[in-house]
Amino acid sequence: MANIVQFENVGLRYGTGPETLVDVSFALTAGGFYFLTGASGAGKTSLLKLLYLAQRPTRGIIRLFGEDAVTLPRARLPGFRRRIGVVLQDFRLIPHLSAADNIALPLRVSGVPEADIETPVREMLAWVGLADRANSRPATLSGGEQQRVAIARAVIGRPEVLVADEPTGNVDPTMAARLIHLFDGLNRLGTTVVVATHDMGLLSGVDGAHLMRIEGGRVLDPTGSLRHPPGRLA
Ligand SMILES: Nc1ncnc2c1ncn2[C@@H]1O[C@H](COP(=O)(O)OP(=O)(O)OP(=O)(O)O)[C@@H](O)[C@H]1O
Repeated sequence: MANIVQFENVGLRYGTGPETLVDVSFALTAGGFYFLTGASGAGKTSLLKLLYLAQRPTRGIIRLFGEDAVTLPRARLPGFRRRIGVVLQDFRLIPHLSAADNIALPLRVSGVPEADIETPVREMLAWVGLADRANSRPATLSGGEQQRVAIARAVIGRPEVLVADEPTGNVDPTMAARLIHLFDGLNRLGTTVVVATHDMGLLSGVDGAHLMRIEGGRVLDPTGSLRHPPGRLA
């Protein structure tokens, strides 16, 4: 399988401080499921920001979809970003829009005709189990429901990579397992999934997921340890 993401000796420094990410090298295979774990402050969010092109590295090489993402001309960034779905812990839903309109947003931004929006939005709502909450505004939804709207919004554009930063941080264990089940289903359809989490319990929810650990800005096991059977680190 081809590498969909490749980092080579990547460093990231905020301002004049020490490097937050140090010599980070790893490759993600297309179609893989990866958990990124590490203590608070280890650099998980920073690494994901590089991955979803919200931040440029201070040094090193990042290749995405076989192309150099660091020197990518600005004009090509939106096209690249559309190929990456992002789910964040704090949902980032638009408060005055309904669940359906939040989910429809990426399609509207990309100029998809209105006639072609209703069906995929309805399918997404059903997929995340919120068919009956289409017209609800975020404030009237529970944390788990809001997170499912955010997941539907992240994947409605059929991204090749889904990046999730602590997606289960604000939900109870039952809902966390349900969210991981959604990610697993997406992964089975071919999407490469990267989930940063403190919650090692989530790992048992995905058979064959890779585990990447980050400590003090360094990735400890760049190839990821394959878990097999579930519940045990190989
Ligand atoms: N925009 C920024 N400017 C300066 N320093 C930052 C910035 N963002 C993160 N940092 C610092 O970089 C380090 C790594 O932060 P990061 O958020 O990547 O870690 P994390 O592993 O995701 O932590 P958590 O699990 O608590 O979210 C921390 O020391 C943090 O203070």
